[in-house]
Amino acid sequence: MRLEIDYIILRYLQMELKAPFTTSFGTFQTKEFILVEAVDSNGVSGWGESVAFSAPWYSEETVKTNWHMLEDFLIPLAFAEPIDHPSELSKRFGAIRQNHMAKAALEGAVWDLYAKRLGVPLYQALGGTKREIEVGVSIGIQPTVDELLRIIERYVTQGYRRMKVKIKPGWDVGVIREVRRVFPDVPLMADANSAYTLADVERLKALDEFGLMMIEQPLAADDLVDHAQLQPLLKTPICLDESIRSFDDARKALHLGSCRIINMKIGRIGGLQEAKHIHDLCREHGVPVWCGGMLEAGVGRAHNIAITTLENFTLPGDTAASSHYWERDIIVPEVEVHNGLIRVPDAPGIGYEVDRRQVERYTQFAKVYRRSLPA
Ligand SMILES: O=C(O)CCC(=O)c1ccccc1C(=O)O
Ligand SMILES: [Mg+2]
Repeated sequence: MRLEIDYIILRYLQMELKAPFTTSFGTFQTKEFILVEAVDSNGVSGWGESVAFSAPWYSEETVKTNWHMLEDFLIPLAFAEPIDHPSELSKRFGAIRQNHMAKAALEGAVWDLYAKRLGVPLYQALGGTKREIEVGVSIGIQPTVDELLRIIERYVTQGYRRMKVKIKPGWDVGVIREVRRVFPDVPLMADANSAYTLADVERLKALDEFGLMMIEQPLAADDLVDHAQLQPLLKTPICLDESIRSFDDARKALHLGSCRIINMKIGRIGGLQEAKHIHDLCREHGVPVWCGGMLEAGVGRAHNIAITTLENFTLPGDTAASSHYWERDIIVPEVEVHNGLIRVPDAPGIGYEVDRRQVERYTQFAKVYRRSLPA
């Protein structure tokens, strides 16, 4: 399949979350992001979504750095030559250091385009097999423990397969103890978003008694070595999120014993090709993976669903229903969760229609980039 991209549209969207989402590093209320539409010489559109946030709290990338990278470096690389397979694009992007979320947004659009041109669903183009995927929900830090318990009650009733509670110093052992008292059997995990250091070992050890599925990213966002020191001191498996930015990070983490589980985020690691590669490595090592979330709108959510169909995604991900985040998502149908499961769509590409009217409503500005045609 030979793809010639004729033009690419970058749109800057703003969407209000239904409820503020608080992590150890800050609170999200308005989600700003870039939507990428890549249109080929047959007039077929492929869609990608950048997961970079407005501010560099989770990682150094932002909406503006992504726009800059896309406009000045990545889009020109996509136009430079025809693309026979999306993996070629991810190889081309290797000339640019880091900026993984920007790369993943454009690579994701090309994967969608590629699958549409082949007439197959994206999940099949990626080598996935699952027809439905299991999902959990990520719950931000709340004003009170009672509030948190009410929220968990609601998600348990809705059938979500596991609860992920955000923690930070002062909102950790006591909170998890209370959650466990009220919900002794619920599959439960905690995400610290790097709020601790090795000086907090005793505090982290105190979480061992609650039978958590895992503790996500307790230590620094760029660390592998301290996590390798921490893991043998804990019974609870460590899952790395922020620290895994590439195949090589995953390889080193497994070698050092920094974690026993990996949270896969397509944006953080630079795209679907790299995600497949890390997935295969983890499968060979018997290390389970699951798909993390970045409060995505529908396009990013659809990509997450597609990658989760690979066989070693054996733990429920963070890909909750569209209606969990948004009054109105940008895809039709919206992502629905029934009994903690999402049915993987069968239509070509990402499998959901992009709702152009909604996209229009949320778009603040847009810019079109055209391939310069040979004279
Ligand atoms: O529901 C979601 O999309 C996952 C939410 C989540 O946990 C999260 C949201 C924003 C930034 C980082 C994280 C994280 O997984 O650490
Ligand atoms: Mg996380």
